[in-house]
Amino acid sequence: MIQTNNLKFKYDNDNTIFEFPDITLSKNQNLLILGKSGIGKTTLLHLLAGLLSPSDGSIHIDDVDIQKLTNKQLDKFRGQNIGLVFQNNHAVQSLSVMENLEARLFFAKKTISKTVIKDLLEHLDIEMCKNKKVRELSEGQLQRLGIAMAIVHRPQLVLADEPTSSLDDTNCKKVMRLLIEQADANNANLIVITHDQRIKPLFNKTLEL
Ligand SMILES: Nc1ncnc2c1ncn2[C@@H]1O[C@H](COP(=O)(O)OP(=O)(O)OP(=O)(O)O)[C@@H](O)[C@H]1O
Repeated sequence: MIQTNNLKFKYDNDNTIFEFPDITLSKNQNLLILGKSGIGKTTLLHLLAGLLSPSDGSIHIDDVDIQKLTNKQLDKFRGQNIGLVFQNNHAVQSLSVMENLEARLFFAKKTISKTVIKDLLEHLDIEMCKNKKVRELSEGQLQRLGIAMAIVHRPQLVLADEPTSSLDDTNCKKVMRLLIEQADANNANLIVITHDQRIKPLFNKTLEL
C-alpha cells in the first residue's frame, strides 16, 4: 500500500519547487509515471525510495510514515522492503552476478533458495552469466542484473526508472512480465517511470506529471 499526501520538494541549489499529485495504491496495484523530460519523475521516485526527503507532505508505505524513520531505520526499511531499478546499475563491478545477488540478500537479511535465484536468472536470460564479473556483462545483461537485484529479496515496493530502455523487444517483454508477475506474487506495488511506448499498454493506472 502506498499513499502520498501533498508532496513538495526543492533541491538546495535550485529555486524550482516541485509539487507532486497524490499517489494512492492499494495492494497489488501498479502505476506508470509519465511526463516530459525534466518534469521531476526521477525526483519523485527518489522521494518514494526515501533517498530524498520532501520539504512538505508525507509518504506512507504499508502504513509506515517513512519521514518518521531515522536514517538508520530508513536504510533498513529500504533494504528489506523496497527494490530499486535505476538507470545506473549499482552492482559491484568486481563481484560476479551470483555474488552480487547473494550480497543483496545478505543486506536484506533474507534467505532465498539457489533454485529460486537460478529460476529468476533464467527468466531474465542471464543464467549463463551467473559466474561472470559485472564488468564483463553487456549493457542489456547489466540492466537485467539490475532488475534481478531489485526483486530477488521480494520487496513490497519496486521502483523502476526506465527499466527497459536498453532492451530489445523480446527482453523488454520478458522483463516487464517478470516485474509485474513478481509484484503480483508478492502482493507488492510496482511503480515504473518510462518513455518507452512499448510498456504503456501493460498498465491500467498512470500518472502524468
Ligand atoms: N541534484 C540536483 N540538484 C539540482 N537540480 C536537480 C538535481 N537533480 C535533478 N535536478 C533538476 O530537477 C529537474 C527534474 O529532474 P528529474 O531527473 O526528476 O526529471 P525527469 O522527469 O526524471 O527527467 P528525464 O525524463 O529527462 O529523466 C530537472 O530540471 C533537473 O535538472
